[in-house]
Amino acid sequence: MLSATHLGKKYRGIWALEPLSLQLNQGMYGLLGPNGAGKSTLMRLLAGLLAPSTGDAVINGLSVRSGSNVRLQIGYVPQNFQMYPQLTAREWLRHVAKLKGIGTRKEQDAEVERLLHTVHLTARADRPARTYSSGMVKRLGIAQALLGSPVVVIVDEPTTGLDPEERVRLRNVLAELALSSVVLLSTHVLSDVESSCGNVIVLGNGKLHYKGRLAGLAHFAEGRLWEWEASHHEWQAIAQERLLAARKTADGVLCRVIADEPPSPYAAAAVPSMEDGYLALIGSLPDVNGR
Ligand SMILES: Nc1ncnc2c1ncn2[C@@H]1O[C@H](COP(=O)(O)OP(=O)(O)OP(=O)(O)O)[C@@H](O)[C@H]1O
Repeated sequence: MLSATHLGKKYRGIWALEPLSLQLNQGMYGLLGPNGAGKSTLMRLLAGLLAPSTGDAVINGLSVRSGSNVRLQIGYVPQNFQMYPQLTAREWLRHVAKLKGIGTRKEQDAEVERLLHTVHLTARADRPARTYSSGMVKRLGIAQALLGSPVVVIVDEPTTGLDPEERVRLRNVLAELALSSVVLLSTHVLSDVESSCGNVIVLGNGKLHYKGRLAGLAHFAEGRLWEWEASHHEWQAIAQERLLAARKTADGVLCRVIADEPPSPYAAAAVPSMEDGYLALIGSLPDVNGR
């Protein structure tokens, strides 16, 4: 459905995103990477909101920058989605449906009602947005992006700042959407990816480091994950730099560490999770100043 070929972006001679190629089909994709990795740049390029320095992204054969027809096939929810606080969800969605030029007035209204229901906002649809929780505003942002039934939905950090219940609700909305569309979801919350994305894309320092099945991420920590019960003294010595997790036990601290060699004579190899693999991958990237 969505493919990028040699897609990249430079600012003043420096790559914010080095040229990469991707093919995304129906389903949910997690976009991971530390701050400054290039995630927003990639999402805005794929959404056709940013002109690439090289390459192109196409949806079903049409460049994402080729005009309003293809733009209607892309729904984009920015990190800080905002709307007029005095408008209600229903008013806002009707306004956007009109701007997007979706069908007749009757069809627009029907689409708005369908989406209010999809994001579980029907009961609050006539209250002004200033009375909404941040989770409700995020769900409204998703409803807005879904107007016109896009085939690609790109969501920048949807669950940041949400309580666990709202996070699950939002994840479910996106998972349902992914049954028929491409959903690309950028997040710093690894558990969101773990629970809903079959595939992941990992960026770091403006480069693509991994694209593939979520389970494949664990590979980066294979043979490099160690666990052992350390003394308090030993734990303090390693805690500054290498520790992934530590749990107090009766006699010391149960440590979990990624390292090329066993960090202690007592360390035993452990089976890595996707999160261990991600941290091993990110931890191995050079620290580039200013990103
Ligand atoms: N308009 C711009 N002008 C110059 N440099 C930019 C511009 N936009 C982004 N960059 C640079 O491109 C790099 C990638 O930024 P981007 O916002 O895509 O990262 P990100 O992974 O989304 O980060 P975060 O997780 O912090 O939101 C950064 O080094 C950033 O400083």
